[in-house]
Amino acid sequence: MNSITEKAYAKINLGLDVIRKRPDGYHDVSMIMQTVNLHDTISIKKTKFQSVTVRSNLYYLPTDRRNLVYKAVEVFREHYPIRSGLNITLNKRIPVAAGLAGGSADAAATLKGLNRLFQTGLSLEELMQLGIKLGADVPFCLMMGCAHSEGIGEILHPLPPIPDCKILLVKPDVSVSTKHVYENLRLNEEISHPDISSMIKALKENNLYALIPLMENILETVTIKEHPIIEEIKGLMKSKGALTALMSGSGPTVYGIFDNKLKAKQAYDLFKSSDWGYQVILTEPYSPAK
Ligand SMILES: C[C@](O)(CO)[C@H](O)COP(=O)(O)OP(=O)(O)OC[C@H]1O[C@@H](n2ccc(N)nc2=O)[C@H](O)[C@@H]1O
Ligand SMILES: Nc1ncnc2c1ncn2[C@@H]1O[C@H](COP(=O)(O)OP(=O)(O)OP(=O)(O)O)[C@@H](O)[C@H]1O
Repeated sequence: MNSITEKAYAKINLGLDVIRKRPDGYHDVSMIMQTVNLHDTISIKKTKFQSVTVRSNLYYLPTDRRNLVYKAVEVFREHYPIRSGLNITLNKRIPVAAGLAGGSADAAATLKGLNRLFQTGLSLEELMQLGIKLGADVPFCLMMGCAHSEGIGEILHPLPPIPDCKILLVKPDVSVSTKHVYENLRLNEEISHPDISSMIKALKENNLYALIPLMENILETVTIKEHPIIEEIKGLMKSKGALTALMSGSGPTVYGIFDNKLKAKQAYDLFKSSDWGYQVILTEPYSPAK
């Protein structure tokens, strides 16, 4: 085998709670993650040289070791020396710095691709152990589907997926740093924590309508204060028929959940036709084949 192509899927957080700040500066979380049917594509080709080159369709993305694809190659190489060089082509469709784990998904797909290309035979668990070195969302991006995530994101318990629905993603043109959002979260007495246990129960019962009112993201308290446009998009989505609308991850992407395809398409058309400069994508949950 000389080359391989992998798909790198985006995620949304159906629920996101932060439990405590850890001595290492990271935070213990309790989150419900769901893969969505939106992916980047990564092609990895062996070359007879030693160098690794990454190319992407987005001129503004770094292609050196600041790119998570490049970093994933380095982490893989530290553990499993590979002699050939690599030409990697990254076709991005997941909005960048959006709260959709685009970079983490690319890192996960790169690890998977290298494991297949070089037939290193690593198990999913072993890949996940490499993945956590690259970012807190990478283990989930390797596992995919739906999961309850704890620790800093590396402890994963698989769950049944969110019941069939349409998911509208709207990313406003504002930039958010995940580090900044965590650093500015104030875990005081007044803050409302999502009821993650009840969300798990609703998912196990395949009950979309029990799940919807429970969906909350504690990081909204930081990002929405700085970018009120997020609250406006949530309001507009709900007024257009979304059962609920929530920020994903540290933001700024807002997603709306629809049980009605026509309403979802109408809301998509509204956001898309506006000149607000949003990135707008209509998608659905994605579960990998078993
Ligand atoms: C917001 C989420 O996307 C929700 O899924 C994740 O919790 C963040 O995952 P991620 O972007 O892969 O995170 P990383 O790249 O590992 O970390 C970025 C920064 O976020 C903060 N961070 C991240 C994860 C975590 N559990 N606690 C944190 O405090 C740290 O300051 C870190 O420097
Ligand atoms: N392959 C990549 N794809 C996207 N961004 C990348 C990649 N590699 C490095 N980056 C850098 O990482 C930063 C965050 O991008 P990313 O799209 O992963 O954010 P995100 O969707 O908010 O992630 P998360 O939801 O995990 O917090 C960007 O500023 C970008 O320059």
